[in-house]
Amino acid sequence: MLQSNQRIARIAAHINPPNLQMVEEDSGLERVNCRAKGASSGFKVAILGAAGGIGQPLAMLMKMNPLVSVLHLYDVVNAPGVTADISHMDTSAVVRGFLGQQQLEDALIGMDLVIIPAGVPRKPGMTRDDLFNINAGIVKTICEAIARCCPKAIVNIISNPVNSTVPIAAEVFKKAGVFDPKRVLGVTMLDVVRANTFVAEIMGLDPREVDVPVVGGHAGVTILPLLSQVKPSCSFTQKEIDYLTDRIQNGGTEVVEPLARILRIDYFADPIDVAKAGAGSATLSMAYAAVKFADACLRALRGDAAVVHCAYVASEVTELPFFASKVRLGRNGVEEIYPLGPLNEYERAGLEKAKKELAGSIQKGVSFVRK
Ligand SMILES: NC(=O)c1ccc[n+]([C@@H]2O[C@H](COP(=O)([O-])OP(=O)(O)OC[C@H]3O[C@@H](n4cnc5c(N)ncnc54)[C@H](O)[C@@H]3O)[C@@H](O)[C@H]2O)c1
Ligand SMILES: O=C(O)C[C@H](O)C(=O)O
Repeated sequence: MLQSNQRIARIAAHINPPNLQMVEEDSGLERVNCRAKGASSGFKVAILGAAGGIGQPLAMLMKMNPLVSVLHLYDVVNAPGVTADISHMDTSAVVRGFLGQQQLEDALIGMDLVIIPAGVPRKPGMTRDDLFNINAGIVKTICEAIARCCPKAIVNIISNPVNSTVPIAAEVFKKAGVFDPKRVLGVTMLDVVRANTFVAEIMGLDPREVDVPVVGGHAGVTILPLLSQVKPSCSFTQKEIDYLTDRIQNGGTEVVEPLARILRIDYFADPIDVAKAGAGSATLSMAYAAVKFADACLRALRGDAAVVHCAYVASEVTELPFFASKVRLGRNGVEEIYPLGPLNEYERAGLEKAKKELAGSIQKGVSFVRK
């Protein structure tokens, strides 16, 4: 129970702009909203880019996660409004907002998990690599702050191009002397989520029961679904394999732009209506996928066994320094990286294409930090 002076201070703080306001430390009071009941145990999570298309639904879903005790929402714009909004949800996680680069370090101190959807999304006609020029610098600055403030945090990188932003993060951490390959994870969960959905659709299965390993990276041909390893075991025709591979590899583009390709999907009357056509890329399915992955990281941090998901990580599974494959998560992040398993001829050919493109994207990220 709060003392009366503490209650009065809370009310006063709410009359001023909420959530970004510090109340005097020496009066024994705390930052607004930092003492909700039930918030004492659990993990501290920061979302950087929290006011964006992904950030907002991601913040909402993380506020609903009982494993989260403290939720820090950081952005360079609109963080106060999003924080005020989310903070009214009657779940136990305590929400604090942080606006602008001068508050970046405060947002990061003490965090167990940092999720990064900060940066610009694609517009029609762009590849993810076209985002490099803007997003590389954003991810670099954020990771430099993580290295200073919470070098032991698990870092989930969503900002594109993931194939390059993860190597950028790794280089920044190496430079700062804090790189732990177990703790830096590129989020490729949306590829798995899409693959599960599309396979379930054509096989008439419940998507929740389908598990498609998707390996490689997160852009075009680097997204390699291993349809020979789908669980439950499925047998596809070559036409189905071509359709599924193409759709999984181009799922992001399906959201970004109106393509003639979408005409083949019979449940859309007008393909123009289905794409965002300049208003951004996947946000809601990405927030869902990001929360699925973040929740897995938190369950692993708690000590749950057998938490296995695909992620793009520093890896020795191929000759490349980074690769997405199934990993087992534990208290320290990535505890084990699984080999790709038996591939058929189609997948072996796909793997060669994926590696060729990935090598260039990795090098581009590394050079950006080393230059
Ligand atoms: N990994 C994936 O599977 C996946 C899926 C979808 C989108 N993405 C990527 O996620 C990123 C965000 O997408 P979105 O749709 O949310 O974009 P958005 O433009 O809606 O939101 C991005 C947010 O980042 C903020 N931001 C910009 N610079 C920042 C900085 N320096 N520090 C903190 N925040 C900053 C913006 O203010 C904005 O609120 C894009 O790069 C997009 O390509 C990745
Ligand atoms: O396609 C994009 O640009 C966003 C994201 O990488 C996606 O796969 O939806």
